[in-house]
Formats: sequence, structure tokens, C-alpha cells
Amino acid sequence: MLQVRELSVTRGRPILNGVSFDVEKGEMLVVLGPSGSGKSMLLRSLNRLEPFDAGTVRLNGQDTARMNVLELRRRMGMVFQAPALLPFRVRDNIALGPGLRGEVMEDAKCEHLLNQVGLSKTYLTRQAETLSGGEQQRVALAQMLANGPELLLMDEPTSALDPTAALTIENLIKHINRDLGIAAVWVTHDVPQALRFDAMTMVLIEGRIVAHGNIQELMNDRKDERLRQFFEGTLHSGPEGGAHAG
Ligand SMILES: Nc1ncnc2c1ncn2[C@@H]1O[C@H](COP(=O)(O)OP(=O)(O)OP(=O)(O)O)[C@@H](O)[C@H]1O
Repeated sequence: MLQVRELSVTRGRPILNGVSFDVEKGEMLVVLGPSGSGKSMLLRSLNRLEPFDAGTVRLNGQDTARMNVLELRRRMGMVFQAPALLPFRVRDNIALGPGLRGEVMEDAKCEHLLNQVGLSKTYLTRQAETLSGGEQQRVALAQMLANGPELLLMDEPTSALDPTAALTIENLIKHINRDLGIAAVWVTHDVPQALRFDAMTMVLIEGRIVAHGNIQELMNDRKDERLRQFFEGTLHSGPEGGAHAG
């Protein structure tokens, strides 16, 4: 359903370099890589929060560069490291996307969406800014689900959460992916988290895909030096380490 070909992004220097991959309908893909490797830039390029310099992104065969950007983001929802909720009630946050399209969302539908992210209906009238980080991330997820997405882009959504709240969000995404059949791309720098997903994994280092496959097999692959260094925690990227994208 998502086809990315030779995606390149330059911001004074190469940030992403010829990135190609596919996400099948209902698939879970983990993008794993060290800090600064281009993971956020990749997700942001997919739903056109950032322009790219070369390559193509197709969603169900449609070139995303030619799609209406709001329609693109409805079909490909993104959840960020810090939830971007507005200082309104939870129900108003959840109904935001449909409201922008002129649709009225009934309380029962909001309640159902809250239920899918493990929150009771008592949250409907809570002010979003009074929720804990984990609860806010769950509301952000319900907000995305309200748009009926085909694919969710998750940009390290647990990086600001404590381990228990992080596990809850991980399990929610597994449930949404498996039981609702919504495809997901989950970005992380955290190897134990990638292992917990046990999903198709793509390793991104210095803006290039260096490996793609089963995480356990990738960890056992000793042939690629950068991959080995990454899994051993000894990879130094960025200007200080002397290694640059491209
Ligand atoms: N608008 C921009 N202009 C210039 N450089 C940028 C811009 N956005 C990102 N970068 C650089 O691109 C590189 C990749 O950034 P990105 O945020 O995608 O990394 P990341 O893998 O998501 O890192 P982290 O895990 O720390 O969030 C970094 O070196 C960053 O400084």
C-alpha cells in the first residue's frame, strides 16, 4: 500500500539518501536507527511535513506529491514524540479532524474511539492539558483513528513516557495493527523496543537503509560493520564521530 522509491532529502548536506521500501496493507514496519540518522525526516517526508528533493512516495498507487495534503494526512496519520493536543476537552480534540471535514462526531463514536485506546468515557470531558503524558498519547492516537487512516506513522511516541506507559502504547499499537488491520510504521532508536515488536525491521544509519528483515536475524548479522556497531551501541554518527550522511 505504501511504496517509497529512492527518497532523498538534502538540507545543506544529505539527510536521506536513496531510501526505498514498501509497507503492505496491514503490515507493521519498525524503522530502527541511532539519533540523527534521519528517522523523523523520513516520516515527515512521507506525509509531506517536509519536502523531499528526489524520489517518489505512492499510497495505494497514488503519487502523494499530487494528492490533497489534508486527504494524505487523513489517510496517513502521524503521532509525534510529544502529543500535539489543543487545550480543549478530550472529545473536542478527538472530533477535530472529522470537524474540519464538516462531519459531526457523536459522543458514542468518541466513546468507542476512547475505548479502543483503553480510556473510559469519563475522559470525554477532561481538559486535554490535565492528562498525563501517556493519557495524552492515547488521546492523540484516538484523534488519528477518528480519521479512518490506512497507515499510522509513529515517531518515537513513547520516548517521553515512563516504561509502563510506554509498554501500554506499544501494546495498543500492536492491537490496532493486528485487530483493526491498520498498517503502522514505528520509528525508534531503542533496540529492546524493536525486539518487543518482533516485526519487519528496517535499520537506517546516516540516511541510508543498511538492513531490512527480521530483527533477530539482523542482530546476528556480523557482516555489516555499521550494523554490528549499532547493535553493540558503539556507533558514533554525526560530525563529532566523523561519519556524515552520504
Ligand atoms: N530542517 C532541517 N535543516 C537542517 N538539518 C536538519 C533539518 N531537519 C533535520 N535535520 C538534520 O537531519 C538529521 C536527521 O534528523 P532526524 O530528526 O530525522 O533524526 P532522527 O533519526 O529522527 O533522530 P532522533 O532519534 O534524535 O529523533 C539530523 O542531523 C538533523 O540535525
